[in-house]
Amino acid sequence: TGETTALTNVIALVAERLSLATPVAQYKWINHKPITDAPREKQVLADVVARASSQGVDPDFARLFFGDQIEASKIVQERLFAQWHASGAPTQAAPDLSADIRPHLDRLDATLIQALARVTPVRHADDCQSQLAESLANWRQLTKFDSSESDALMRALNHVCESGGVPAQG
Ligand SMILES: O=C(O)C(=O)C[C@]1(C(=O)O)C=C[C@@H](O)C=C1
Repeated sequence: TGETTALTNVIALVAERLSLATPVAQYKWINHKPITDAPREKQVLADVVARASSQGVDPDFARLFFGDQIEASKIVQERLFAQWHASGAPTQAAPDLSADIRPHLDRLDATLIQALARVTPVRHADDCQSQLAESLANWRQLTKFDSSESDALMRALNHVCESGGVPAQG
């Protein structure tokens, strides 16, 4: 259905955003930066809230959704830091955070707002969570998503449905 297509589009973009947590973590590890950058988080949230209002997306939803994206990114980054502490640092060079990765995140966030506008009807539907689970199952079949990042992905999808996140077994 059109609704599951809209949901699958959000899932794919969320996974793409999450995949950028790896180069972000590499950059921070190599440059001895902390994972959390509170001013940057504020800026990301202010940008998406402003954009949401002009695109017909509920600004409160946008704030919740992108808060989840930031938390999900930190789940991945913290796991990588723990791995690197335990068994050695990555060897490949990271792209530059402010020149490369953040502009990429900004473009993805703009695309995500458009995708959120399209899920607004299904977000309020009684069966939103089961549709989300179905879309996720379909999407997983089409991709080779690293299942070790499942917890981060579930965190990222936590407020897509007004009624809650992906049901267990999703
Ligand atoms: O830009 C960064 O430094 C990131 O780690 C990405 C991100 C985000 O998801 O937008 C996540 C955590 C940081 O606190 C700030 C922003």
